[in-house]
This record gives sequence, C-alpha cells and structure tokens, in this order.
Amino acid sequence: MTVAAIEAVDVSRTYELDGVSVPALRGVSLTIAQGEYVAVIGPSGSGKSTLMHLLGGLDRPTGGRLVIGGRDVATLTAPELATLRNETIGFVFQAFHLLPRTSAVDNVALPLVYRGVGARQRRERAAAMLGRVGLGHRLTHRPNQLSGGEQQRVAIARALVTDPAVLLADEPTGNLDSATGEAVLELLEQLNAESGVALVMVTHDPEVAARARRRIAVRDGLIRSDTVHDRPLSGGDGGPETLDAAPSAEPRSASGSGPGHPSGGSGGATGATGRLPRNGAQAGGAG
Ligand SMILES: Nc1ncnc2c1ncn2[C@@H]1O[C@H](COP(=O)(O)OP(=O)(O)OP(=O)(O)O)[C@@H](O)[C@H]1O
Repeated sequence: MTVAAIEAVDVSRTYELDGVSVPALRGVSLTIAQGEYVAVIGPSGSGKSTLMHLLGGLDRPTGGRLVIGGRDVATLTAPELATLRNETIGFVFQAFHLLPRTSAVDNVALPLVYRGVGARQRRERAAAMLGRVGLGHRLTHRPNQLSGGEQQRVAIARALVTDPAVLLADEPTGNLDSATGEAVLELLEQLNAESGVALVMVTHDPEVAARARRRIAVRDGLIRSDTVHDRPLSGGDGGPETLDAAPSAEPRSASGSGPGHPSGGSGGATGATGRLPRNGAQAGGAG
C-alpha cells in the first residue's frame, strides 16, 4: 500500500494576536506522495509559510487532521514531534540559517547529532552529502567564507543528510541572483529526481512554479487550485501555462492518488530513479 509522506485533511491554523484571531489557513486538504515535485504559489500573506510550517511539523494545526510519516501529529508530544521531524523532513529556507562560526561540514553534520550518530560517521556522511551538492572542496569553510549559492547548497546538504522523505523549501532562491538561483533550483530538481525525496517548494515566481509537475495555488488561507502537469517546464518541452487553466493540467483530489506520483512506493521504496539508501537505523532525537 502506498503511504503518503504527508496528509492534511481540512487543516486550519488561526493565530491569536493581541486578542485578534488571524485565520492564516482556513481548511486545507492535500496529500504529498513520495517523490513528488510540488510548487506552492500564492500572494504575500496567503498562508504559504504557515502551510509549510504545518507540513513540516514545526507548528500544529488549530483544526483538522495532519498526518506526517503515517503519524497523526495530534497524538504526539512535543519531543515525539521533534523526533518525527528529524526523521522525516528536511527544511531549506530563503535565509540559509547556518551556524556562522561553524564549518560547512559541521553545519551539515548537525542533524545527525540528534540521532546519536558517532562523530566520525557524522563527518563522513556530511562530507559525502557536501560532495553531492558540489561542495566537496569547501568542507572547512565557514558560512562567511562561502558565496550565497554555496551557503544555500550547504543548507540543502544539511536538510538531506538525514535522508528525509520530504524536503520543504520556502523560497530557496529568494536571496540569490538569478543565475545562482537557477543553479540551486537545478540542484534541488536533480536531488528530487535522483534520490526520490519529495520536493515541496514555496515560490513567488510563476516561472519557477511552472517547472514543477504539481502546482498548488494558495489564496486567503485556502487552496485555490491543485493541478498536475504532464509536461512541466523543467522537462524542457512544456509551453507557457497558467496555474488555473493549463491545458495539460489535471485537477487533483485531496486523496492524493493520481498521476502526480512518480514513485508511489511504500516506506522508502525505490521509485523509477531509485532512492538514496535510507538511514533509518539511528534513533531519532530532537531536530
Ligand atoms: N505568528 C503569527 N501571528 C499572527 N499572524 C500571523 C503569524 N504568522 C503569520 N501570520 C498571518 O497569517 C497570514 C499568512 O501568513 P504567511 O506567512 O503564512 O503568508 P505567506 O503566504 O507565507 O506570505 P509571504 O509570501 O509574504 O511570506 C498573514 O496574514 C500573516 O500576517
């Protein structure tokens, strides 16, 4: 049976601020399947970041049901949710959030500390992951000795060193010039295709969103459209499409089944391109 990486059913999130309720998400249902490439787009304030925080278990819904890695977050204590997050999700943000006085390899190794991986193995795995993102020659550089694009590559390596099922990227190219941003996007797409990690990316940029096979448009805390495109622009042969009315687009149901799932295997199974070997043996800690 296919296990969804993340499933949200009628999820809402209302913030309370100075006695005022701010309904940032107002009932969102979606499923993220293994290996998917999903772009989330919408105007400022529409709820994209709130949605990403929920999908990644950084925050909890105030309504609805959210299941991450097969576990209903409502049933988890805070430490259990942190462990689930560490085991299941990788995050990449617009600001790279690297530790400034720490080398690239130690930044990347950090999530493995919480899993109880020994120092030598941490370093080996972090160095290998930095090699995969093209930074095998920058292991001991600190963030301020790296370019913006290199820093984001370090952040990507850190997000993937635990071999998560899902990589959540919130405007990952927002701080980068267009050429550097393009290279980072290509890297994310390559990692998604090669390792089978699901990539869910928030972007303001319709051209970036058009590269994803599945596109979710958020507005006023609701999903306005959720479509799957047979020929995303990253495939090289798709024409310009709009989010609402792309001719090749098929609306998705909230059940998450359908043509948008390139791998669809269960529990870290290999998709067409094969997954990285999963490193599930380590006991999880807080992430
Ligand atoms: N901690 C918070 N407390 C109160 N209101 C919040 C909080 N975080 C977000 N909001 C509000 O919730 C709504 C959705 O915010 P969110 O950051 O999710 O939007 P967004 O689509 O990511 O916007 P942007 O593209 O500008 O980052 C906005 O109205 C915002 O002001």
